[in-house]
Amino acid sequence: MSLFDNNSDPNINLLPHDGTVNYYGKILTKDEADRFQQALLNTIQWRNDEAVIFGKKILTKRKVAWYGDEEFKYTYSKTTKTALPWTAELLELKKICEAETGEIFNSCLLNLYHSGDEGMAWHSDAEKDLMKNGAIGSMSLGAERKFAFKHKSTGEKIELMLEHGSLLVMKDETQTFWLHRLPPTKKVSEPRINLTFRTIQNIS
Ligand SMILES: O=C(O)CCC(=O)C(=O)O
Ligand SMILES: [Fe+2]
Repeated sequence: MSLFDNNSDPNINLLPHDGTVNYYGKILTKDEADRFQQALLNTIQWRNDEAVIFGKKILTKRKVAWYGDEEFKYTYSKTTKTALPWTAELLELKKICEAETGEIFNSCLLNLYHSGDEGMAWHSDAEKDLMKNGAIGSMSLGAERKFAFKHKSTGEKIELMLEHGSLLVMKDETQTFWLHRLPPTKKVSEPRINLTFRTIQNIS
C-alpha cells in the first residue's frame, strides 16, 4: 500500500494476514486535537523512559507516562512501572477511543516524541501483563509521522501516516506475527504525542 492513499475506512484490515490493523483516520477535529495535545503536554507527568539495552540501563530521549484504572504494575522494555490515576483529559480520550472501537481499556501508555529525531524501534506489544490478542487503541496528536509494520517471518512491510487526531487499532494476532515501529525522520521538527490504550490483566 502506498503511504499516500491512507485508507481511513475502519472496516478495512491493513494487514494481509495474521492480525488485524484498522485505521480510523482523524476522529477529532483539529481544534479538539490541538486542545488535547496542549493539555497533555501540560498535565501529564512526562519522564524519560528507562530501557535495558544489552544489559545496560539507559534513558531514552523520548518521554513516557503510564496511567490506568489502578496502580497496575507493568513491565515494559524490561523495567517495571506503576500506573498513575487517570487525568480528566485521558478519561475523555479513553471514552472516545472506547466509543469508536467498542473495546474497553484499563490503561494507557503515552509517548512524547519531541521531534522527528525521536522514534521507536521495531517491537511488538506482547508483554505478559497485556491481555493476549487484546485490542490496542493508538491515538496520535501533533506532527504527522510514518508508522510501519513488518511480518516476523515473511518480512512483508505495511506503512501508513498517522495524522493529528487520528486513531489506529491493532488487535487479534497482530502482536504475535508482526513488529511495528515509528521510524525517526529528518523531515519533522514538531512534537508528537501518542497514546496507546491497552488492557492489562496481571491484576494481582
Ligand atoms: O508512537 C506510536 O505511534 C507507537 C508507540 C508504540 O508502538 C508503543 O508505545 O508501543
Ligand atoms: Fe508498540
